Amino acid sequence: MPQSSSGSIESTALGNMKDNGKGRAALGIILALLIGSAIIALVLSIVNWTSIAGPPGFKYGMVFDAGSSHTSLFVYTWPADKENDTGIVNQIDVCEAPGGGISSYANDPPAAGASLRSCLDKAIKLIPEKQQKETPILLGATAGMRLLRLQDMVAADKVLDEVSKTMKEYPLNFRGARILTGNEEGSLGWITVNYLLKSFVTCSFAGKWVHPSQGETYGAMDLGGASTQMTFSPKVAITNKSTEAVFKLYGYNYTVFTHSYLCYGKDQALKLLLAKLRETQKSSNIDHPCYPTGYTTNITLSSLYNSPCLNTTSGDLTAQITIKGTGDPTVCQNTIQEIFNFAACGTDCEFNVYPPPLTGDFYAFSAFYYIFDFLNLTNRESMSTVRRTIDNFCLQDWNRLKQRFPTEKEDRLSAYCAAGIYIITLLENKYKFNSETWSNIIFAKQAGNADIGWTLGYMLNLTNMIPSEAPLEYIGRSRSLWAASLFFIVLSLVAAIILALLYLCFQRE
Ligand SMILES: Nc1ncnc2c1ncn2[C@@H]1O[C@H](COP(=O)(O)OP(=O)(O)O)[C@@H](O)[C@H]1O
Ligand SMILES: [Ca+2]
Repeated sequence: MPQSSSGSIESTALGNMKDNGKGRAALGIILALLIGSAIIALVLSIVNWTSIAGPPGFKYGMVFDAGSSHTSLFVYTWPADKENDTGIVNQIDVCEAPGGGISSYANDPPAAGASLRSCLDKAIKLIPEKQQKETPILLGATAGMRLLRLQDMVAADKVLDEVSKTMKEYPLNFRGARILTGNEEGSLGWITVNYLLKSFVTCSFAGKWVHPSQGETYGAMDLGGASTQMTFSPKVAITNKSTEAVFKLYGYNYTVFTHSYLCYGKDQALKLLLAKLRETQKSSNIDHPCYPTGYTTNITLSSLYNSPCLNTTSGDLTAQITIKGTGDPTVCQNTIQEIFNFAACGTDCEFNVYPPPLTGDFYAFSAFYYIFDFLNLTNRESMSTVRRTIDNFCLQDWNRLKQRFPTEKEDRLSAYCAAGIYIITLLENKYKFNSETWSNIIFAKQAGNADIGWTLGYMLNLTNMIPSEAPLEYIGRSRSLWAASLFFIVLSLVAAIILALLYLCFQRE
C-alpha cells in the first residue's frame, strides 16, 4: 500500500485507527470474528435442521365411523417426527360408504362387510405402498349398533365379524372393529375438538410446551341419528359418577361430564314423537305439527316400531299409517317437550341425566351442524333469531318449500322443521342453554384441518398419540438452537458490513 494512504486514514471518519498496522489488526479481528460466526452459524443450522426436520415423511391412519344412518371412512395423516404434538393431524379424505349404517344389515351381515369395500379401495390408494402394512385401520360403531345389540346380540356380533373380515382383507394394520360405549363416543368427540383447537397444550413464544393461560377447554355436543352426546369440563364437582370421565393429557388432569342419550338422536327422537302423536290421536291418520302443511306420507307400523326405543304396539304391524303435516311450530315444540317428560321412565332412565351448570364455549357438530347449516343458522345468531327463523321455516307449506329447494332430497327437506325444533328443545330443556349462554355455542363441521367427531380422538387414543405426560421439550430445544443460529448469522452480517466499509476506506487511500 503506498505511503500516502497511511496519512489519510487519520483524516477519515474511522480516525481511531492510528496507522495501517492498527487498521490491519482491527480488520484481522473482524475477519476472524466473521469467519468464526459463520462457522458456528453453519454448524448450528445443520444441527437445527436435523432436529426440526427429523426423519422426513408422513404417517397415516384410517377410521370407519359406523353410525346408525351411514358409514364414513376418515383418512388422516401427520408428520412422522411430530407424533406427540397437538393439532398436527390432517384429514386427507372422507369417503361415504354406499347404503345405510351397518346395523341396517342385521338380516344380511356379509352385505355390511361388502358396503365398506369401495371406501377401502379408494383410501388405500392414498397410502404409499411401503407404509400400508403399518397404517392402522379401526372401526367404531355407535348407537345404531348399540340398539341392534339390545334387540339381537347374535346379529350384532355377526355384523361386526363381517366388517372385520372385510377390513382384514386389505394390507393394512387392522386394529379392531367394536361398538363404542356412549361415554367413549362423547369423550372422544371432546378430545377431538380440543386436540384440533390446541386447547390441551400450546407452544409458547420461547418454544416450550405450556398449558394455555385460561386452561379452558371447549365442550362438545354431537347429535347423531340414534343418540346424542354432551361432554364438557364443568366448574363444579360431578355428583353422578357414571357421567364422569377423568383424563390425564400432556401432563394435566381433566374431569369431564359426559353422557350419551340413547334414543335421543334426531331419527330415533322423531320416531318417539310420531309414536306419541299416534298414541294421543288414536288414529291411523296422524296430524303432525312438525311437518309442513301439504306434506303427506304413508308408512307401515313395522317401520315405526322396529326400534327398541319404542314400546311395542299391538295390532297388525303391516298396517299403514298416514302422516299429514300441519306446520304448527308451537304445537310441535310442546309435543317434543312431552317426549322429554319421563314419568314412565323411572329414576334409572338414562334420559333423566341433566348436565351440571354450563360453562365455557361449546362446539355443536354432526346433525346439530347439518340442520343449522341448511337453515343458515351457523353464524352465532341469537337464540331469538334462531327460534324465529325455525318457526318461519315451519310455517311454509310443502309446495313452496319444494320450489325453494328443488335439489334437496324430499325426506330431508320435510324433516328440517322437526329437526330444527328438536334441536332448540334439546338445547334449551335438556342442556339448559338460555338466551345468554346460547351465544357460547359454535355450530361447526370442522376445526383445524379435520371434521369434528369422535373418530380422530379414537385414532389418537388407540395409537397413543396423546401422551399422558407432558412431551419432551424438543421444540423448545430446537427453537433455542434456531435463535442462536439467527444471532450468529446477524453477527456475521454486521461484521461483513463493517469489513466491507473498512475495505472500501482502505481502497480509497
Ligand atoms: N347432510 C346432512 N343433512 C342433514 N342431516 C344429515 C346430513 N348428513 C347426516 N345427517 C344426519 O346426521 C345424523 C348422523 O347420525 P349417525 O352418525 O349416522 O348416527 P349415530 O351417531 O347416532 O350412530 C343422522 O340423523 C343423519 O340423518
Ligand atoms: Ca355419529
